Amino acid sequence: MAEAFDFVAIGSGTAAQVAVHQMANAGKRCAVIDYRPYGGTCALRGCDPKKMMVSGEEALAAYRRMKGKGIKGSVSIDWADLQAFKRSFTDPVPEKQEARYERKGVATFHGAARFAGPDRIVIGDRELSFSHALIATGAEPRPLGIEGEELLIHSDAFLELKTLPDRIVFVGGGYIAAEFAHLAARAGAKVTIFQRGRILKAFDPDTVDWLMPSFDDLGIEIVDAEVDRVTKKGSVLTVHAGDRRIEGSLVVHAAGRIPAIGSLDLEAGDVACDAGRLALTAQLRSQSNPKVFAAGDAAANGPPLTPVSSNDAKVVVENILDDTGRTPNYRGVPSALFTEPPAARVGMLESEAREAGLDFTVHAGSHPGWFSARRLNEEIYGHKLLVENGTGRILGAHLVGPDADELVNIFGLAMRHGLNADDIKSTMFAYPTAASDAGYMLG
Ligand SMILES: Cc1cc2nc3c(=O)[nH]c(=O)nc-3n(C[C@H](O)[C@H](O)[C@H](O)COP(=O)(O)OP(=O)(O)OC[C@H]3O[C@@H](n4cnc5c(N)ncnc54)[C@H](O)[C@@H]3O)c2cc1C
Ligand SMILES: NC(=O)c1ccc[n+]([C@@H]2O[C@H](COP(=O)([O-])OP(=O)(O)OC[C@H]3O[C@@H](n4cnc5c(N)ncnc54)[C@H](O)[C@@H]3O)[C@@H](O)[C@H]2O)c1
Repeated sequence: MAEAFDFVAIGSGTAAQVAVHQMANAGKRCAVIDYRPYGGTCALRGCDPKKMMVSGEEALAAYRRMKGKGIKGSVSIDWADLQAFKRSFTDPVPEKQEARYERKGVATFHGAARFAGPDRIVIGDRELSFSHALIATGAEPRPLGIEGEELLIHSDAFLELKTLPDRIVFVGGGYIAAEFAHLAARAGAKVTIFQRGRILKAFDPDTVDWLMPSFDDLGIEIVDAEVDRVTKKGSVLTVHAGDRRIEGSLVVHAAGRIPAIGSLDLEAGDVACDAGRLALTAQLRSQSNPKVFAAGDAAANGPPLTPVSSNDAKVVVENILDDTGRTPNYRGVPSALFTEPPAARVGMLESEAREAGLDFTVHAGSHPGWFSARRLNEEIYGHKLLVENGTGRILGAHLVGPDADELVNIFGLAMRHGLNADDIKSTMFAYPTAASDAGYMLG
């Protein structure tokens, strides 16, 4: 006999949490299911643990910049201690989250969920029926389809490493490779990144060029090639890309992620897919089963970022509770790359704005002499802002250097809420802060 629920979420990450709590607050009988400890990628295997560890990197980078400028002595990263610091945040997450669900009367299930009918989900020998369900199963590493694929570890395992291997090779050169390469190299590992074509393709090419000296300083080798094979002899792994071969003690998958929907038996749930993605309406509802919605990385509707998962979930809840027809608005969603120094972007790339035929002015430059960089003895500080002629609308902001990850939010706020370049220029920001550079960047 199936247990009946108004709302069942598959997954316990950001998207599921936001949706389940809002549905429970509205008095609905809810269930949440995960086969891993509760908390999802961001809190347990992504953003948060990564940034806990980046804190160690930031401290060491600050020391290196200021050495001989009033700072002396020797400083290094103790990987095991940094891991323990990270775990002081991550370890309590699952228990805290379960307790919060319990307080709200949400039923919690542990195990892999799959559809058993258009209004049925099973977890082992338990069967749940639902009025509405949310697929919030996140993303998983994209299968590479190469020999030796099983020899690679994924980002989850990298963030759990008890000791730091001496020689690490990353397959792929996007967000994960750049962030982890900086962390590992600063902690003492020799790092190589294999990326076919340009590294950090999601970012403005000029800001990436300005960032590159930080990779060089850390001795990170970047190889422009497509990995086609990984082999193992004893404890040595060899990464092959055509004629190129690099040996390492660890090889990490950093070659992109895809929606984790393969094991859900979507056919049984009458949930249609199109080219490996869920076929969804603009309101994030399954095109084939109106009882089922999706959000976050599993929906792959917006960029695969935590704030998008949360926003998607709110859109779904509104559509279930009030049938408002609301669709997600991804305008002005910023994204930061937590290298040291960081880089960030929001809005269009220059190439995208040109392809769209927009009439705009580019305000760009590398300014290591500006006070925000000078006071930190940081050589990397640059911006590229795209401002529409006539309206002053910010079309895109691309930043690199200290506090780029914070400053980008000002441009995101402007883009989302219709503030233009003059509004930013006429705002008095606290001085001296990165925000107080925003007006100067706009010329
Ligand atoms: C290493 C890394 C670093 C990142 N850093 C950032 C960052 O700095 N900033 C940022 O904005 N984004 C970052 N991201 C992306 C961000 O983590 C994701 O966009 C976000 O966590 C997605 O949330 P979600 O709720 O959609 O899915 P998830 O949080 O991935 O939750 C999905 C859950 O579903 C469970 N699940 C899957 N299948 C089933 C099943 N069949 N049955 C039961 N449970 C199932 C999984 O175990 C998982 O817990 C990072 C990602 C990674 C991998
Ligand atoms: N700071 C953040 O916000 C953050 C951090 C980490 C991850 N994420 C999210 O997670 C997602 C996945 O991150 P990611 O770094 O795995 O993916 P990514 O899409 O950023 O980069 C993957 C790169 O790997 C390359 N590649 C693929 N196969 C290859 C091969 N065989 N050989 C050489 N290169 C190959 C691709 O060309 C691509 O440039 C991102 O899209 C991002 O949204 C975000």
